[in-house]
Amino acid sequence: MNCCGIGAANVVEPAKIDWRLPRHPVIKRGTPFLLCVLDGWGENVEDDYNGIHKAQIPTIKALKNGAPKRWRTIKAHGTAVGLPSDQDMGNSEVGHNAMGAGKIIEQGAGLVDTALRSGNLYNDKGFSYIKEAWSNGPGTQHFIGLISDGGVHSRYDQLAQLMKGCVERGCKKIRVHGLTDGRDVAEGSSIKFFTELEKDLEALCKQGCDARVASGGGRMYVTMDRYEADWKIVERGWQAHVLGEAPNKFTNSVEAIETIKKKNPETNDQYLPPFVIIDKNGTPVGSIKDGDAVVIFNFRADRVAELSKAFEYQNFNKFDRKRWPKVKFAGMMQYDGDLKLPKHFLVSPPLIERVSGSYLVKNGVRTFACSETQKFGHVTFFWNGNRSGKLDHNFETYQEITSDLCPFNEKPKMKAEQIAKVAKDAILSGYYDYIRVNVANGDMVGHTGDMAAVITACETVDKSVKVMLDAIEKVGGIYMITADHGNADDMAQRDKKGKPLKDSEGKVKPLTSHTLAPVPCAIGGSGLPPNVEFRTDLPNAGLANITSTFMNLLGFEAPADYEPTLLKW
Ligand SMILES: O=C(O)[C@H](O)COP(=O)(O)O
Ligand SMILES: [Mn+2]
Ligand SMILES: [Mn+2]
Repeated sequence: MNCCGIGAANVVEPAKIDWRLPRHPVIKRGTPFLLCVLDGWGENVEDDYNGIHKAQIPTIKALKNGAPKRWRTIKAHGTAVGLPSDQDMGNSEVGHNAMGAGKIIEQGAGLVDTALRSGNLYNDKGFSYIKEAWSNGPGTQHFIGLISDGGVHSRYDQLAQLMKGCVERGCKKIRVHGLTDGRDVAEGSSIKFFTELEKDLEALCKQGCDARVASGGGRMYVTMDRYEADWKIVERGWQAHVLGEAPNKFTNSVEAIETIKKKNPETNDQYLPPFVIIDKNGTPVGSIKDGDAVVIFNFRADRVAELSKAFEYQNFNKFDRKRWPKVKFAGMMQYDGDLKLPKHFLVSPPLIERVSGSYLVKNGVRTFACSETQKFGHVTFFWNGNRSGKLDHNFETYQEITSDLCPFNEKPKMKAEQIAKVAKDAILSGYYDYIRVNVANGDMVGHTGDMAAVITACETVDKSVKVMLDAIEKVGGIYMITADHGNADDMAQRDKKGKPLKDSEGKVKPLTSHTLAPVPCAIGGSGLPPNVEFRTDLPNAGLANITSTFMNLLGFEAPADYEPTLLKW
């Protein structure tokens, strides 16, 4: 299965590109090369709240301490990966895009900001399309997405601006289907964000627009599945947002979140059960009907591609939609360039062209990419510039290992051992030049905020890395171990001075989000000529510099317009 569950397609690139890569002067082409991305593994202050520091990780420590000229850190957040500011933490999409493409690309968050600021969003065809529903007809404008200021999948301030823009242009009825976060922002912060949302909707009501929250739920339990890990999540969302059906019914979203949590103190923002807002007669205030307009306001693709298909595809068999309303549907962006999904969108996505994978397959590099479901699309779809198909069926093998379906602190080993085994087999097969894997544990377990589980996760990652490095050693290969952003490296919320925050019982408040930390990058292997090491003149290098570096390690010079290599020889 490819990441988005639809048949793979070869990517069409503009004609007249010279795809030939010159050979590297000292690194031999054809030496087996392992590129291992440790998801959510930052290089951070070594204190008691650094899950990586607290774990026993002899293999990864030896990379740092054993070969100082072949170990360094690189930037993985903010402007280094195309985000609007250096206060923005990195994330998998922007990190894998940068590593796959070799360039710093202005990402969705910034593109939406610019389109809203300039007003261009309202002049484009995507907005005209959805507007037809309420300027020429009685349709309601629905918005579905993640309500927080995390800046990874969405930003609430962008939704607020967009709603205002709609009202200024004559929209008379808005319904918001909001998902609680607690993963890119602190657990419990949903109350703050939904209070702000309710207040903003009230202000729009005063301007003559009937604006309300209609449904909601926790992002990990309702709507925002990814890579087809569990369609039930999307089905719950469909039922709440479209059909107006959920076991929990309330008249206000803040009351909904508070009451559900009070009844079940075990639940949290990420896993909040679905709820529907009803009027005084018990009727849902905003189920989605024929003639309405629906916008998903998340800019990031992976966790809204499935819902987009449910809205857009006539032939759809992932769950019983019961009712498939004929709506004007648009994404904040187009989420999949291969599938053209969705057809209508408000802001054009970043154009990510001539990615490293396209060059490598055209130069005959046999590639094996593998991860477990939760990160499978990261090393394929994101890596290839948000395209769901393979770049070349003859030169690429993609293997997905099915992830468990549970909060990952319950199974912190995840599928790391299986990924390592599959990668080892691919390395020892002698067939592949380039083995690319993502090991998910640091990130997925980091997001649970459970320190004990994070320690197990990191120790499992270390053992898995050892299995892969041993295989590389056996075949005289080369490796690069790096990461896409921080997460497990800080498990405590902190005050401005960096002191951990405590709750009313004196317990440290867990940090479930990514961090701003740089990430490690280690190279080595007996296939690497002895004089190759990291240069010292690029102290501010970021993830986009990785690309030229690994193209060198594969025996090629990188394209001239890629960010410079980190190597000297
Ligand atoms: O979608 C998620 O799980 C988080 O919002 C971001 O994590 P990722 O960027 O590591 O996937
Ligand atoms: Mn990640
Ligand atoms: Mn993450």
